[in-house]
Amino acid sequence: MEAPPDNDVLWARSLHFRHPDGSPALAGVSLAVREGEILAVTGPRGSGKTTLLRCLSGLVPVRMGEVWFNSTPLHTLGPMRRERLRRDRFCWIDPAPVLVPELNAWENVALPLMLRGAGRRRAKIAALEWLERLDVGDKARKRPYELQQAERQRVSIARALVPAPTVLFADEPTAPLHHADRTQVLRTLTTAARSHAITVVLASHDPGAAALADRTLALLDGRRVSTLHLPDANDTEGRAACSLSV
Ligand SMILES: Nc1ncnc2c1ncn2[C@@H]1O[C@H](COP(=O)(O)OP(=O)(O)OP(=O)(O)O)[C@@H](O)[C@H]1O
Repeated sequence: MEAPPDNDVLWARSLHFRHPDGSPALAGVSLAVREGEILAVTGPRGSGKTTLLRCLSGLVPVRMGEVWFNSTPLHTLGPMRRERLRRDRFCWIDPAPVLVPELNAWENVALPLMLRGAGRRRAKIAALEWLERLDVGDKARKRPYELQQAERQRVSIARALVPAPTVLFADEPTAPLHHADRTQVLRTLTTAARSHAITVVLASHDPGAAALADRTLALLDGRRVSTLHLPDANDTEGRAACSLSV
């Protein structure tokens, strides 16, 4: 088992994944993500974007293929060590915001810092700064149920950025936002990641995401493809009309 090159923060080789019910999701994906790089993972519905992020982040165990984080072979780690790695080095943004309902917005954002040992005062200052950057500074004292879905997602994004993780996995982070807000939020996310040297793996249908990323990796039916021509809205054949070149 050979460790990946030094400047790759994430590295996968021949990654295969089947869901517990046997459904195939990934069929031999290999990739390398450099430190500080923003990689957009694109592809139609069901192409395996979420599954790829889940494998790379250690959320699910990899049984076929290899996934490395720096010099750590994630595919060999048990659940406890994967969990610790995820807590200490990674952050995750879901397509739908998941916040602690008992905590207000700033407390939700401050939580990962406090879990990593920061004092409440320092964590609060950082949380308020990030809420301002995400344009929800005026909602800092609101509980999640008092916020709109799009505001909750902005709070979730602030919470993922505040601890400056080594790698941020963002699965359709702008899905609950209005179209007009998406580019601005994505720009805030990518600018913040660049200024803090955070590596980002961003799954998205949004063409704006690819435009803001350093590089794009396209998936189709669990495989990497180098060009992907999606069907237009009038094409009733759907995914069958995708042209594939590997
Ligand atoms: N829990 C599950 N059990 C069985 N099959 C699943 C499960 N989750 C996803 N799949 C299937 O695995 C394949 C890959 O799904 P995945 O969610 O990774 O794709 P995706 O590109 O992220 O799709 P979307 O854009 O809709 O989120 C699809 O065929 C999907 O139907």
